[in-house]
Amino acid sequence: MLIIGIAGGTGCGKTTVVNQILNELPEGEVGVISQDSYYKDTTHLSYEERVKINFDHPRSIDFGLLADHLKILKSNKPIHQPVYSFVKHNRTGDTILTHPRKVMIVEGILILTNPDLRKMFDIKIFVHADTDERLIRRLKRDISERGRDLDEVLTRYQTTLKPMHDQFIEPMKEYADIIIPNNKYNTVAIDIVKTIINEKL
Ligand SMILES: Nc1ncnc2c1ncn2[C@@H]1O[C@H](COP(=O)(O)OP(=O)(O)O)[C@@H](O)[C@H]1O
Ligand SMILES: O=c1ccn([C@@H]2O[C@H](COP(=O)(O)O)[C@@H](O)[C@H]2O)c(=O)[nH]1
Repeated sequence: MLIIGIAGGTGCGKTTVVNQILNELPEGEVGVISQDSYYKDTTHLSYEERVKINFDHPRSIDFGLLADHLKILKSNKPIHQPVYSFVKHNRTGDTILTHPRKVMIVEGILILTNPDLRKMFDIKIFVHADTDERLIRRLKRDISERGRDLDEVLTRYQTTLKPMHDQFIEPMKEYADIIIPNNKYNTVAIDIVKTIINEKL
């Protein structure tokens, strides 16, 4: 199994890059795990308490469970990937049966901050988009898809997103094997990653 880690700040285009990679590759050969599924379960908290969580700090992620799941997949067994709701700021309680594939992609803002995970990735990719571009994308996406308003996105950006990005996410470029510039759609970089994956299939 080839495990590819794809990191980068919020709005840089990780999900879009993953979908572009999957597009045209043989169905059922490449699997995806999202770090978002591994936000810690906060059912014991009220919604008002959950909203205050710093979701851009590594401690918000259950990296132990994520690493365990990757190990299980590597041993050719399926896992039950938790389903996360950005609207509720919590796991839904549902899971998705995720089967091992020849290539597994793990994507998320903080996945390269965890040394155990880093060791498990055969290829580490960092998707870069400029800060202003990421903020614009995040604003549009969170308002249209995640039930936020302008004020909420901007307040979270100033109080946690930007400081956490500068402290934890941007320095992870150092560990990347490949950095994909993604201010514009980058079909050349996507084709290169697809070629690497096709060699494995
Ligand atoms: N290269 C790009 N140029 C313009 N918009 C993009 C680009 N990549 C992604 N987007 C858009 O930006 C938003 C955030 O992208 P997404 O892939 O969800 O980012 P991430 O998963 O890194 O948070 C989405 O609405 C997506 O359509
Ligand atoms: O309950 C939550 C959990 C996370 N977030 C924000 O999501 C992004 C990470 O997702 P991307 O798809 O990579 O943008 C992170 O910056 C968190 O702030 C949230 O709003 N609510």
